[in-house]
Amino acid sequence: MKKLQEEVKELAQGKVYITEDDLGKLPYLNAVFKESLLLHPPLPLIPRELTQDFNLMGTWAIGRDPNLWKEPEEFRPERFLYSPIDYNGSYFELIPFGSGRRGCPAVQYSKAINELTLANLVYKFYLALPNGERAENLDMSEGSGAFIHRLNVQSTSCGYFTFKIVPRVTLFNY
Ligand code: HEM
Repeated sequence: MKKLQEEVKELAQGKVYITEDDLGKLPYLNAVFKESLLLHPPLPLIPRELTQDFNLMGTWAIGRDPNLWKEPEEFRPERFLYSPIDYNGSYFELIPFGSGRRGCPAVQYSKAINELTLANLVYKFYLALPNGERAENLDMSEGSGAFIHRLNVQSTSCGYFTFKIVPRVTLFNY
């Protein structure tokens, strides 16, 4: 978090918002986004009918495969800093948006929206766990479903989507 905030603050130099033009100049932010997609692919369940039998591991299992990734259970964005691996569908070890003709058409849009949101969030706020709680103790178990979500958090339904409230994360304006 600290490293990410430092990168964003250094680039921003006090300007009001991080804008789309800044995104290409934030390599650590880009690595954080990739690492999040690697460990927690948001759409693990896209049904596809295969034309022949195939033993598919799934994006979640690929991201945790120790034959592909060093310390796959650790959140380590640094693994992407000097790596050509991208999520554009040509590196099969990182395919959170799928690959090929039926791959997600919104890769670039999602990249811009997610990176922009994250950049401005860490630029404007300090995020911390209360009462000195450690991130390692946070229960990151995932629930199954069309969209990935944390299993053990308070939840409330709002229309079609289920929003998850993470009550123990506090935001401090600074
Ligand atoms: C982080 C955000 C997103 C992720 C991780 C994601 C992931 C995926 C994945 C894994 C697939 C299936 C690819 C395959 O089977 O090979 C897919 C398909 C698709 N996505 Fe996304 N997606 C995201 C955001 C979006 C957004 C914002 C839109 C629309 C604005 C979108 C539109 C679509 C469509 C239309 C398909 C179906 C493509 C087809 O079947 O030909 N996605 N996405």
